[in-house]
Amino acid sequence: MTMTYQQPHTEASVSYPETTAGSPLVAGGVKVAARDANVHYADKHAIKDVTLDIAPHEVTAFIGPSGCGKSTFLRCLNRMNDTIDICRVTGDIRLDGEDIYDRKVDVVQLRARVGMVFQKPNPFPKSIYENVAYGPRIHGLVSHKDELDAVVHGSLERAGLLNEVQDRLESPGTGLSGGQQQRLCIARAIAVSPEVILMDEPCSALDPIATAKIEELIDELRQNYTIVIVTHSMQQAARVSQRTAFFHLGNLVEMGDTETIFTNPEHKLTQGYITGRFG
Ligand SMILES: Nc1ncnc2c1ncn2[C@@H]1O[C@H](COP(=O)(O)OP(=O)(O)OP(=O)(O)O)[C@@H](O)[C@H]1O
Repeated sequence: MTMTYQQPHTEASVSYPETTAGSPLVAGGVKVAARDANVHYADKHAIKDVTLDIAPHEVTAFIGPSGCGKSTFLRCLNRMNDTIDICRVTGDIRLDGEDIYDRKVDVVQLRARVGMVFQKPNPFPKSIYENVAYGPRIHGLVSHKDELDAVVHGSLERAGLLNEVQDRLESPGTGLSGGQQQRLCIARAIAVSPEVILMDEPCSALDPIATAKIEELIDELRQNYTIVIVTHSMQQAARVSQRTAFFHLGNLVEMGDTETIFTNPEHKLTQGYITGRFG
């Protein structure tokens, strides 16, 4: 297969690999599988025939220039795009082999299984305790207060926040620092026992110390969860992920283990991006 490599990279100037990486991950298994996923926002074709697999208990990073479709594709994985009227998703996306776009799928349950942490920390305007308790309560995961207390404490602990907040659980979540708020949002996602956590640039609003804490946390969380992270920081992708997918103009150019993508990518476009030749 041939690639032309010119700048600027307009769609006409680039030919993409015929199969967009992501051959089945037989060894480690597959948690999420996408086949020929396409996303349109009205006439705008934002994701083009993307096929990839996400392995369980790994961190998968989505990288690529601004507007290449990373967040759009991420949002396909828990049907967050359903909330955008003009957005149409086609193709096949499966969680543990189940078609998540099947009519029978309860989207609220799906989003509990596939939780999301956003770019800007967005705690509810409620207490720290209530931010975490809300999900387990509405999903009926606990039957009495002791159980709820245990879930709240356990989730805050896993999110690395308990020590900092245990004496002020009734204070507003919005009163925490940015990094603490992001860890509170992670605790909130964890509280409903998700299997997959999607993170859309979770550190972009944080300082380097708060970022380091979240990166450490991501590494710990992968023991129990499958994590997919969109990041603009190649250093972050290299630090936290085991597998990296590089997107360009809505196409998945290449996906592979992170070390290979950063040291010996297969495609010139990937190389151009990771070496800072375009972005
Ligand atoms: N709600 C929307 N309505 C219309 N077009 C959208 C919408 N969201 C995204 N798009 C378009 O889809 C394309 C992909 O956007 P997306 O935000 O997924 O890219 P991205 O790679 O995550 O970008 P960034 O790194 O800047 O966040 C862009 O052309 C964008 O303008």
